[in-house]
Amino acid sequence: MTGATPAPDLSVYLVADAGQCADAGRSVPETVAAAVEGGVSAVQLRAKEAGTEEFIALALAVGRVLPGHVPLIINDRVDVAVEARERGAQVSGVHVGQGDLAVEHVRRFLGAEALVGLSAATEAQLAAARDHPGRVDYVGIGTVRATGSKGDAPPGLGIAGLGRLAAGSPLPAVAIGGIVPDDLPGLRGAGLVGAAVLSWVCQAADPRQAAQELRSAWDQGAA
Ligand SMILES: Cc1ncc(COP(=O)(O)OP(=O)(O)O)c(N)n1
Ligand SMILES: Cc1ncsc1CCOP(=O)(O)O
Ligand SMILES: [Mg+2]
Repeated sequence: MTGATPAPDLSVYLVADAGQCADAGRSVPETVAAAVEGGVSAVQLRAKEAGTEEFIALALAVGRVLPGHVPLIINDRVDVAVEARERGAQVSGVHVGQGDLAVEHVRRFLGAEALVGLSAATEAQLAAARDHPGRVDYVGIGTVRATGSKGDAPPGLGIAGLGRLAAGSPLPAVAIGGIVPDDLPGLRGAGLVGAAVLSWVCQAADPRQAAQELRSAWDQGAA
């Protein structure tokens, strides 16, 4: 027996975007609860327009609807993650991009057990992620194709391009950007450990069904 924590299941990774949920006329917790019922295995909370207290309250509310086995990851804001934990939420970690707070600081605030994700879009960024002093647990690589969900998203690489990057990645990699269920078997086959999705779920008429489509497409991609 070792005391190692098992790697989290990032296979169907919902990035719950507060703005997109509001545009769809649903609350974030409602969207997340439905998506988890549909088979989402990890949730990142992204609230670009929220004030700090609002973001913390949202993290607490989302934490209340999440089953214990589904990690809650906060987008960008280590302060929100720390304070939400302080107030009782089970926050597993934080996802940061190349321009956000550096991973070593995120790690210092959250501790050795936290799950820390970093965005990477080039071989150089992947190599830097591997050697990062703060320890990166997984990388988010994108985009698969152009998306309206992020104004400054990197260019679309296609599944083959993303697969080439992932193959050279020393860290577990999830794909992001423009992903729809039909992409999941190819992404899984190319060695990605998961697919991160915003609009497919957040803007869906039925987020539970949208998540189910992702789950069954991922499961179908098993060798
Ligand atoms: C899983 C995952 N991968 C990449 C990103 C993008 O993060 P970042 O580059 O910091 O962009 P914002 O999401 O902060 O706009 C992500 N959020 N999740
Ligand atoms: C946050 C983020 N980072 C790169 S693309 C993207 C948005 C992906 O959203 P969608 O799944 O709607 O294309
Ligand atoms: Mg960011």
